Amino acid sequence: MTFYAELSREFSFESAHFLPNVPAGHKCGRMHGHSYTVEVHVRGAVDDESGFVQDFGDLSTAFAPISAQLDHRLLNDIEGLENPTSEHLARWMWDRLSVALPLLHAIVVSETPRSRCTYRGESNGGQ
Ligand SMILES: Nc1nc2c(c(=O)[nH]1)N=C([C@H](O)[C@H](O)COP(=O)(O)OP(=O)(O)OP(=O)(O)O)CN2
Repeated sequence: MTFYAELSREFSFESAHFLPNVPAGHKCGRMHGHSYTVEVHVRGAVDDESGFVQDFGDLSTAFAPISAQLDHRLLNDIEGLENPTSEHLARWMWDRLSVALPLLHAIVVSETPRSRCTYRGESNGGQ
C-alpha cells in the first residue's frame, strides 16, 4: 500500500549581512554574521521497491550550489538578497531548489538557534 513520508536534511553556512530597511538604530542594520542552518524538506510517496521517497543524497546535491553561492559571502551583494531577511532567504532558496527538487515541501532558515522562518512556496497562495 502506498504511503507518504516527509524527509529533511540540515545544512549550514556562514555569512555576513545587514538589514537595510530596519528602523534607524536597530542592531540588525549593522553588518554582522550568522552561522545559518537550513532544513530542506521534501514530501512524497515512498517507492515500493527502494523504500525511499527520494535519496537523502539528492538533497545534498541540490543544496551544494546554494551553499557555494552563500558561504562566507556578504548576502546583500547577491542578486535577489539585497534585503537578506530570513524570509527573503527562504524564498530565494525555494526558487532555486524547487527546480532540482520537485518534491520540495518546506525550507526552514535559522539565523540563530532560537529563531527560524519556514517557507512552503506559493502553491497555497503563500499561506
Ligand atoms: N522577521 C525577522 N526578524 C528579524 C530578522 C529576520 O530576518 N526576520 N533578522 C534579524 C537580525 O538579522 C538579527 O541578527 C537576528 O536578531 P535576533 O533574532 O534578535 O538575534 P539575537 O540572537 O541577537 O537575539 P537576542 O534576543 O539578542 O538573543 C532580526 N529580526
